[in-house]
Amino acid sequence: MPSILAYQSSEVDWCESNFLYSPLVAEFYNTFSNVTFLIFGPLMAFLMHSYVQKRSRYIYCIMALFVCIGFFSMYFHATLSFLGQLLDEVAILWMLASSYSIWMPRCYFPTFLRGSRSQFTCMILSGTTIVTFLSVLRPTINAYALNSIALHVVYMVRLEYKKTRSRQLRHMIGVSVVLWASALASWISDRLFCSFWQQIHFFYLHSIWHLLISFTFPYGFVTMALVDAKYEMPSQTLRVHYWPRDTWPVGLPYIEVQADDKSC
Ligand SMILES: CCCCCCCC/C=C\CCCCCCCC(=O)N[C@@H](CO)[C@H](O)/C=C/CCCCCCCCCCCCC
Ligand SMILES: [Ca+2]
Ligand SMILES: [Zn+2]
Repeated sequence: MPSILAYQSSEVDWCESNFLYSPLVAEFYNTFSNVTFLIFGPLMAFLMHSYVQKRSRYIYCIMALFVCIGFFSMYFHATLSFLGQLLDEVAILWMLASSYSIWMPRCYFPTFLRGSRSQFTCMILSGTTIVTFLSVLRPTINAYALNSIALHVVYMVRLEYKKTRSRQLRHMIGVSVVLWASALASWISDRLFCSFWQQIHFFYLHSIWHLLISFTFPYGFVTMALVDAKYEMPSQTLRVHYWPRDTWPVGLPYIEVQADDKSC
């Protein structure tokens, strides 16, 4: 039985040809396209400082897990090892679990929890611990299961889109969903139509997924922060800005909590 650390011990092999540029790196573009994860995680932690201070410092865990995903995904594509695949998938699972625990609006909690966020968090974290152990049983279905969690997030933000009249929130939801849908289309296309892409020598769809899904992160993050703030921080005014400049045609969104001018 091959070691779980061995090169190509994973059952999954992406469309990009292996070992084209180096005997150490199995999929070159798929490995290095993860660099945006390593940049956006710390950058968002810096930009969202005022929001995190007001809401919860646990939000830094989401950013830290996002950076872990970047490292594990690089390791996975460089080696195509079973361990790399599991680390990548388990980090995604825990990042989604932390996001659910912190941001899921109480109105979507199961009724028996009666709106208790601490009980909801216990339920999500115990479920995630069990699923983490189960994930070794059928590793090939893990990625599909993770993508179906995204469908639930999209369903929930669609309900919030219908409820809100805020143009700022509607714009964020629109951009996040378009980015996520384009990312998912690239992921599925790389998985299902690889023989076609190989015929035309275009092996980059999974790298494009990495880039698009890493840009979805700041937009999805700001979307969830705005949705959550409507319920949990109703007295605060949140403003969306773009890094590096609000006036540039493209940029990364972030939130600034406006200072309370109220003094006695
Ligand atoms: C109430 C919860 C709100 C959660 C919002 C969180 C927004 C998170 C945005 C992005 C997460 C990025 C995770 C990307 C992982 C990339 C690593 C990777 O490529 N792994 C592959 C192997 O290399 C693996 O096959 C991929 C598996 C599927 C990953 C599924 C990710 C789900 C992303 C959920 C995005 C929801 C966006 C909703 C927008 C409104
Ligand atoms: Ca490959
Ligand atoms: Zn990948």
